[in-house]
Amino acid sequence: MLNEEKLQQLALKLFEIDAFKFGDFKMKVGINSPVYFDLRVIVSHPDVMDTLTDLLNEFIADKKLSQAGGHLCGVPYTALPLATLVSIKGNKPMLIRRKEAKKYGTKKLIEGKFNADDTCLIIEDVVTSGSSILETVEDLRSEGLVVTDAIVVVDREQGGAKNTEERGVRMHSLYTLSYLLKVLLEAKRIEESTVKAVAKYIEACQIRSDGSFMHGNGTKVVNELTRVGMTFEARADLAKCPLAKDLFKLIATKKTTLCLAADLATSEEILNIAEAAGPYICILKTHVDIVSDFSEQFVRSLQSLAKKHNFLLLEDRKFADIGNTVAQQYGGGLYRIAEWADLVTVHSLPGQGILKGLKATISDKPATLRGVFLLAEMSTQGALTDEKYATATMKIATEMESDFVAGIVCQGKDVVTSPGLLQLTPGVKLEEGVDTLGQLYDSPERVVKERGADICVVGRGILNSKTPSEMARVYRDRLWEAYLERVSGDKNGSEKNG
Ligand SMILES: O=c1ccn([C@@H]2O[C@H](COP(=O)(O)O)[C@@H](O)[C@H]2O)c(=O)[nH]1
Repeated sequence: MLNEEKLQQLALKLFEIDAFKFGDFKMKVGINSPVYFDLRVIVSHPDVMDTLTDLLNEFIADKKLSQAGGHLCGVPYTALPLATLVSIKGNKPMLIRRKEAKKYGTKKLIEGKFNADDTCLIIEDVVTSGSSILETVEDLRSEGLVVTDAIVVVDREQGGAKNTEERGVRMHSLYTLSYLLKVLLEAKRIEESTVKAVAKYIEACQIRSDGSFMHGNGTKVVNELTRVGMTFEARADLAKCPLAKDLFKLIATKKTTLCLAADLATSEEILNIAEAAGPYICILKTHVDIVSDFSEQFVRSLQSLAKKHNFLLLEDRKFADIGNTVAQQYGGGLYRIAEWADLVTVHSLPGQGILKGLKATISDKPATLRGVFLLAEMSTQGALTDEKYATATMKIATEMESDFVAGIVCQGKDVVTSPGLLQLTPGVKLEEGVDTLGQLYDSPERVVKERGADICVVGRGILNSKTPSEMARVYRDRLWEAYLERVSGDKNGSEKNG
């Protein structure tokens, strides 16, 4: 019998290293899925590879699939390193299937030494319809090998087992998606609503052996885990960055998504606006290099107002240099930003090194929660941030230092695909339009419902008002109302699952 505790620990570890995640993912089969597996990441975690290999070998022995003289073959390419380790640790000979036969030399489809009628056990990482397993089976069988069984790490339970069975291959899965959901729920890593949404989706979306979809009971395939359709409470569970988790909760309890851009020239003006607008905001955003009388005392006063009114401090520094330089800019200089700003903004332009540099600055203060917002798009006319740039930024946010990235600064609803990340959107004003220097503005309702903003940045819309405190309340109310309409799928808002 497999060690249940080891299985559960590995399931939690796989979730932790992003080998699977929940959200809204475009699948190659053309529909969106609320769960996404990418077991390619495990090669960067030798401890995970090691444990998984041991479990697979135990599983093979348990299922009595270890025939004498039998071979192993991993489905190319993700399962190849796994099959190699299982072969070495379990002392079973391996075969390699080429995806295309060599155009020169032996033109072999299958590499390795075997005889016709030898048996071969398939190893695969994740199975949806089972088509990749069946392609490999076909090639092995065409060389005379006997294939009757396949071992898979995860079965998404969308028809793979039935489809392979129809072609004479029994599928044995170490994990089913339902089992993974159960383990995560019990460990309080996800909410009941996530489990229900995924289960509903899987039931409604089964794939036949010919690749066509079969929607259970004729129901429409709906992904309820789209970021813009989910509540902040539910999304808190999916955040990988601890500070983002806290921010989601702060927003949900304080009922505000307003970030005030305190672009003012003196510390007194900033402290006054922080006191006046404090009850209505979730974040106060600064540009400290604007402040003419910056001092440590100013920072301490700002921090105590943040505590009093329960908001976070975001320094909109827009770091954009190499890792070594930003590390010094973040921790040192006149402003010592890392010491007081909960959050900072960062350009993704230099690549992942910038996150590593910033993170290195706070690595000696593990108890201090810090996070960043990565800039994917800007709010100005003629901004050079195009779709490709935004997509690449999102990739950095989800694949690198994800415990440090709280969200994305962007303008459009389709950039932030992961519900665990927050969309921060500047360019918000009651009157839509453009300023004399190309800053573009949209109304609170449009920014939230059509552009998918979670947190909205408002500067001059509040600062230039005769009654900034009252105006902050107006923005807070309109933004919150728009958010409520968005998650309830109100007809006046955008489509809930659009
Ligand atoms: O794309 C971006 C990124 C950041 N900002 C900042 O937001 C505020 C907007 O102030 P308003 O007075 O509401 O225009 C400001 O601090 C910018 O530096 C942005 O506008 N666009």
